[in-house]
Amino acid sequence: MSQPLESVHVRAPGKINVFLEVGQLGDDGYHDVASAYQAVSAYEDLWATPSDEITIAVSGSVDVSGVPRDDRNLAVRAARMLATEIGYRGGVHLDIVKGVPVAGGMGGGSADAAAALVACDALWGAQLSHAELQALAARLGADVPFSLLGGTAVGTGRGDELSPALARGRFDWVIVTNDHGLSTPACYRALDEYRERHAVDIGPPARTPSVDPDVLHALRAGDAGMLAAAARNDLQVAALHLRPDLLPVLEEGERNGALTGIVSGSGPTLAFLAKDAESAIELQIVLSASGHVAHHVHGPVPGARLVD
Ligand SMILES: C[C@](O)(CO)[C@H](O)COP(=O)(O)OP(=O)(O)OC[C@H]1O[C@@H](n2ccc(N)nc2=O)[C@H](O)[C@@H]1O
Ligand SMILES: Nc1ncnc2c1ncn2[C@@H]1O[C@H](COP(=O)(O)OP(=O)(O)OP(=O)(O)O)[C@@H](O)[C@H]1O
Repeated sequence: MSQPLESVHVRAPGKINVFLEVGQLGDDGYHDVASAYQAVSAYEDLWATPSDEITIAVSGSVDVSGVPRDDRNLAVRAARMLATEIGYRGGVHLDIVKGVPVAGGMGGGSADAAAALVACDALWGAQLSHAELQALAARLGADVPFSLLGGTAVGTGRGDELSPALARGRFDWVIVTNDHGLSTPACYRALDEYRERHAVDIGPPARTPSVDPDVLHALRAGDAGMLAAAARNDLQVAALHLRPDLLPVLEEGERNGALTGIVSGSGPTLAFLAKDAESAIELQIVLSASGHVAHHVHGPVPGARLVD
């Protein structure tokens, strides 16, 4: 163990699944998936300071009223898990400033968990390896390992078995957030129900989900047009079934210059891919003017890391 620090600041990104194929439901209650993740510039900032207990404060530029402040909070669970793992008996105060929409399908809670792991590891001088932190992350949730890794990556299994993917340049997105979150398990359940109802027409889900090679090619080439043509999210049909009000917004974005619009993860955040930064700013202005909460973000950006 190294010398403990006074206070640390960690920043962790939200994500967009530029591709998500959902396979079958396993006995563990999880679906086999294959996803191409991109970390984007909507961030969670976390400050960790020494304390006797594990405590948390949450604020932010997004509505944080739905965020638990107790042991259900993923960041608190992450800190507790790390303390148990390394036999640390003290505590930590976590001060989180959220910039990723809550229950929005962009992995905000997962980013907090990843940030808490990195922060407590540094604050408590634990010096765990990247692989050790990744193993703890996977126990916290399917999206947590990607928030630690960041950049662009392919996730298989539950989405937590990661391999970094090559990506050139930058992709500009406009995200449209929503006042009412969607539950991730409810979205997966709605997909299973949809598939059962339409089994004759759509056939069984993939046995071994995989990322479309065109997506990987587009990411490698830094080609937004090519990525737009290949982007796909199997949860979109379920999210739109649960929230039909999202469909006209998707159409509005595409009518106003987006190369494509997709539901982000389990929704209800919508992600519109723009040709470049200028087009993204124009789209953000148009969507804001018609009453939506729209932000311009870009990716890929790094995973959870110490600031300073
Ligand atoms: C929709 C995505 O955000 C796409 O990246 C993820 O698949 C969800 O990741 P997450 O929120 O970190 O998910 P977890 O907290 O691990 O799981 C919440 C619930 O989502 C469902 N779940 C999640 C991941 C997965 N591969 N299959 C699932 O069916 C399960 O019902 C699970 O109990
Ligand atoms: N630190 C946290 N921040 C936000 N929500 C949290 C946190 N810890 C636990 N939660 C709970 O998790 C639920 C989902 O939160 P989150 O913002 O991570 O959703 P999400 O972005 O849709 O997740 P994902 O994209 O990983 O499926 C919230 O409704 C809340 O009850």
